[in-house]
Amino acid sequence: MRPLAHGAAHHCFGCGKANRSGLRLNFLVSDEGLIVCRTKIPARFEGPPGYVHGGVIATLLDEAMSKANRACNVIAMTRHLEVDYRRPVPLRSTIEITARHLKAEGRKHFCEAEIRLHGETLASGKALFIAVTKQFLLSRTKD
Ligand SMILES: CCCCC/C=C\C/C=C\C/C=C\C/C=C\CCCC(=O)SCCNC(=O)CCNC(=O)[C@H](O)C(C)(C)COP(=O)(O)OP(=O)(O)OC[C@H]1O[C@@H](n2cnc3c(N)ncnc32)[C@H](O)[C@@H]1OP(=O)(O)O
Repeated sequence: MRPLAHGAAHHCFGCGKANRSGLRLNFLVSDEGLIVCRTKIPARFEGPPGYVHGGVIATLLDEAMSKANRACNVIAMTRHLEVDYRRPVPLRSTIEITARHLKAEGRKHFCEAEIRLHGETLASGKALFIAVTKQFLLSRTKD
């Protein structure tokens, strides 16, 4: 595994180093394009007492799948996201998030992701991403 160089925006809520209130996730990538992130989610992201908020769980899966696209040199925006919340995800425990790119059909990219603790799958997700250009992303930047 090696660190993923993804060139994402520094203020990204998921992975931006400059976003002090964000998740500041770091990602590794294998030679096969498998994305791995090991992290502890801080208490400020609480939903149910002691557990990660469901919206944040969706973010973790989405962010990891976005990185699976980046590992394929694809910049893409999430068009459709499904999440299975199988077990609550505890705060402050080292969880493992994995994601992989499954297939491309033109500009459509299909990915899947899981969150595990001690090998047990706590949440999983699938998403459809639509490839966009860097110029397109920047053209939507406000102010
Ligand atoms: C500033 C930094 C620059 C440097 C950048 C470098 C690296 C950055 C890396 C990545 C950057 C990207 C995001 C990073 C941010 C966070 C990471 C997580 C990802 C996100 O957080 S990102 C935010 C949430 N995301 C959105 O904010 C998207 C809002 N959206 C749109 O802006 C448009 O949607 C757009 C432009 C994407 C496409 O627009 P569009 O008009 O071209 O296409 P449309 O949407 O109509 O659909 C396309 C095809 O999907 C089919 N389709 C739809 N639903 C389906 C389903 N359920 N099943 C099967 N097919 C389905 C349709 O049927 C059609 O298929 P067909 O083309 O064959 O007809």
